[in-house]
Amino acid sequence: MKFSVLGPAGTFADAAAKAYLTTQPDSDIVFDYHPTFDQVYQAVSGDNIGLLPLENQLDGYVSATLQRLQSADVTEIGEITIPVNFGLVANVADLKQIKQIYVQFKTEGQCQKLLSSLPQAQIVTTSSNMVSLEKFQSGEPGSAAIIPQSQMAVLKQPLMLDKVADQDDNSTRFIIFKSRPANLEALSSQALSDTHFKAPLFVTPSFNDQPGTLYEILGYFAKQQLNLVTLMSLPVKTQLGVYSFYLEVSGTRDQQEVLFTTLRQMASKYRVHPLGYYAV
Ligand SMILES: O=C(O)C(=O)C[C@]1(C(=O)O)C=C[C@@H](O)C=C1
Repeated sequence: MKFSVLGPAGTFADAAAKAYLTTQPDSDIVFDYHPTFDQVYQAVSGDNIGLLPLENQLDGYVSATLQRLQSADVTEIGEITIPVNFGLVANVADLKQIKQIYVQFKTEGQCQKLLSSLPQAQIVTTSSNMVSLEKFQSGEPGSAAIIPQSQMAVLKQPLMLDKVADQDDNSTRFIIFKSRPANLEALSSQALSDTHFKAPLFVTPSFNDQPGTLYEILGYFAKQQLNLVTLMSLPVKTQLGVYSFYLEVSGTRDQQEVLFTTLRQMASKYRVHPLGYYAV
């Protein structure tokens, strides 16, 4: 089976994919690296799986992933959260001499303290932390990069700073998905491999410019003691000011029936786009 992840090898996505596999029964996995998340997403087909970042503790949701899930026909089969920290490497001796610094787009929001202390440095945004390292290694004098802390041990540069994230306690949550569409019927009869589940989904009201729409949606879950752990609103894009809601329900195996009965009821009133039902 092919496992598509953000590369080159050494990204946090790569580390997360490997951590996820330790929780799974042994299977023949071939890693398939791509330099952008878009390419990772495009690469997943058939029985193969892929991994995308969903949420970072310091910088919040990964908008590109959520937008993709909103319209994509995928089934999430699991999630994994790993600790995240970064190092800084530069080919100059002093921070003040840095002219340009390569930083992955989601990393930027996690290293604000360091970056705001480098007002003279131009930030060059990259698609992956290991692409930042590659660009730095072929870069001109005055270059720097923020890279995964794990890479610091194998590098030797004039200036190296460890743990430059805004806070040491930092983590990113990733989802693992297949390319086939999730549907309520198939998910409702799926056996869970553990006691606790997560069920992510989008709910889109046909008209939400009236009092109480969100209140009503939340009421379906509250009435059945179903625990919502995430709520986000995303524009539907066809019209300004119209939103769909991304929700994650969490619970225990004995709630499977009530969960899917509730979702079917909701589906008679709203557009319900299930994304998965998996063990956590
Ligand atoms: O570039 C990487 O190393 C990644 O795995 C990507 C990614 C992300 O986009 O969220 C993963 C973890 C960190 O939050 C920073 C970057």
